[in-house]
Amino acid sequence: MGTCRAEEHRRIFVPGPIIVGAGPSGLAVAACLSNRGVPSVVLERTDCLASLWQKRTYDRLKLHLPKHFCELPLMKFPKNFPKYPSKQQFISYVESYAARFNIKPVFNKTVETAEFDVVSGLWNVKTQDDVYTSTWLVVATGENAEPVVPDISGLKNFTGPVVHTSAYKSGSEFANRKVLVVGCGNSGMEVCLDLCRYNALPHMVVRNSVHVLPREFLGLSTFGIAMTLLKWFPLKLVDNLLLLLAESSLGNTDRLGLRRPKTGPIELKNVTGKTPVLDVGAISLIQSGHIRVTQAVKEITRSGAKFVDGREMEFDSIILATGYKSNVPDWLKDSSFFTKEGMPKTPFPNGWKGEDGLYTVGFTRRGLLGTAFDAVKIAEDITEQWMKFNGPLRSSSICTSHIIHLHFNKS
Ligand SMILES: Cc1cc2nc3c(=O)[nH]c(=O)nc-3n(C[C@H](O)[C@H](O)[C@H](O)COP(=O)(O)OP(=O)(O)OC[C@H]3O[C@@H](n4cnc5c(N)ncnc54)[C@H](O)[C@@H]3O)c2cc1C
Ligand SMILES: NC(=O)C1=CN([C@@H]2O[C@H](COP(=O)(O)OP(=O)(O)OC[C@H]3O[C@@H](n4cnc5c(N)ncnc54)[C@H](OP(=O)(O)O)[C@@H]3O)[C@@H](O)[C@H]2O)C=CC1
Ligand SMILES: O=C(O)C(=O)Cc1c[nH]c2ccccc12
Repeated sequence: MGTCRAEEHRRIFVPGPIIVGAGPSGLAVAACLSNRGVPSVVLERTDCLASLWQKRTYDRLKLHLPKHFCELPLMKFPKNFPKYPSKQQFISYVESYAARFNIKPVFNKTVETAEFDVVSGLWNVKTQDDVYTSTWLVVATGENAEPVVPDISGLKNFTGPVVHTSAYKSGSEFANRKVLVVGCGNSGMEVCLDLCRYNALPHMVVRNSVHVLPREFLGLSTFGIAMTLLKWFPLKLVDNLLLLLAESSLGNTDRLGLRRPKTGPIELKNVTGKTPVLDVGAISLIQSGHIRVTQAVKEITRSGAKFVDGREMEFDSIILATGYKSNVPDWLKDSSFFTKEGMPKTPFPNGWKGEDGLYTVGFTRRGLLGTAFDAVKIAEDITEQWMKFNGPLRSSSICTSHIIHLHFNKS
């Protein structure tokens, strides 16, 4: 991989921006550009659109915010979709979206490096086969590009199956099994719920504090209530109201081993990115004892786990619900725009634009709502520059995968 010199790759000049990633964020930027008559090339490492949703999520996943908070720019969800669309419905929406804006990503192209060349003023984006060159680079590889697999003491000695939630599909293989689920974010909670539906015996590790809110309160989405209140009231007051609402709906979650952080749920999400759990049924299963809450793991043994409170238990399987991370530091070279964790240093709402034609979409810690915000801004900004060089173009006359092959010299 690293041994290939650029000359051995096909060099491809792209008149419009290069977008890395064909998830909702990359597609949203391509659509907004296409709508304004600006061509782009989308490079995607897998063989499909929205690969996170198609390949790395479990069967029972549904959007946990109402659909109008998860819409991409320029196209609404179908009217007949439920308030919380299923994973399959979301995928079909994304596929119709790409078709509507004639976005045809180049699949099976993993971006290995992207580097700005100060001499030419252009970005060189290298995949396993080609070097794409453009004035603009849009980073759309997502906050969830790679699973986080923590280095838990003794994990490699465990003799049973160990899977990350990104590889978990359903509890069907876990019937009557005792399963240790490490992590209590939305994935951990929902996997425990799914395991119960298949008569497995989940034990969920809670090593820290966590906010749990009901997904709905009196038939209204809690997230929607929060967004409405934020129009009139300060964040801290809204967070306190959400905590009252949570207490009246779920009871005192502290008693279940789920201590709440000192910072309120929305403030914590904004500041650290830690998403509150939106409960869709796990809490009542914890109350009924079907899901057991455990302390932090001290050590994994061949057949189970030792916990920090001194207890020891046997398990058949371990599921790591330990979250995800960005992969930008692995491939974007010399960028002072990103932290070492691969997130923009500039906070929302100004993290979408860097220097030298660099843009980022979908790194706002605000889900698809943040994606839509970034995508519109990026398309406006690039279109303005595009028009200076090219003059206005009609979108109907544009092919979105407009690329020029400069020379072929592949060994
Ligand atoms: C289980 C789960 C459920 C979620 N539910 C919601 C929800 O209900 N509402 C909400 O608002 N948000 C939700 N989110 C947040 C989620 O981040 C968004 O839904 C959305 O998928 C983000 O889109 P994205 O395009 O930024 O990233 P992704 O969907 O991750 O897409 C990034 C794409 O980039 C590709 N890629 C990565 N690296 C490279 C590379 N080096 N070269 C080429 N291609 C590359 C990936 O293969 C992928 O296709 C959820 C997240 C998870 C994990
Ligand atoms: N229905 C939906 O729409 C769903 C949405 N999502 C979204 O996907 C994103 C990712 O969620 P999720 O996969 O839950 O990841 P999160 O990052 O939200 O949660 C990870 C969990 O793993 C714990 N953890 C990490 N490392 C360790 C360790 N070494 N030992 C013990 N515990 C550990 C964390 O604890 P700690 O806090 O102590 O670090 C935390 O509880 C979120 O934005 C979430 O909202 C996920 C599932 C469903
Ligand atoms: O589901 C996710 O991961 C999201 O990021 C959606 C989301 C954005 N802001 C929030 C605040 C509270 C709960 C979920 C979200």
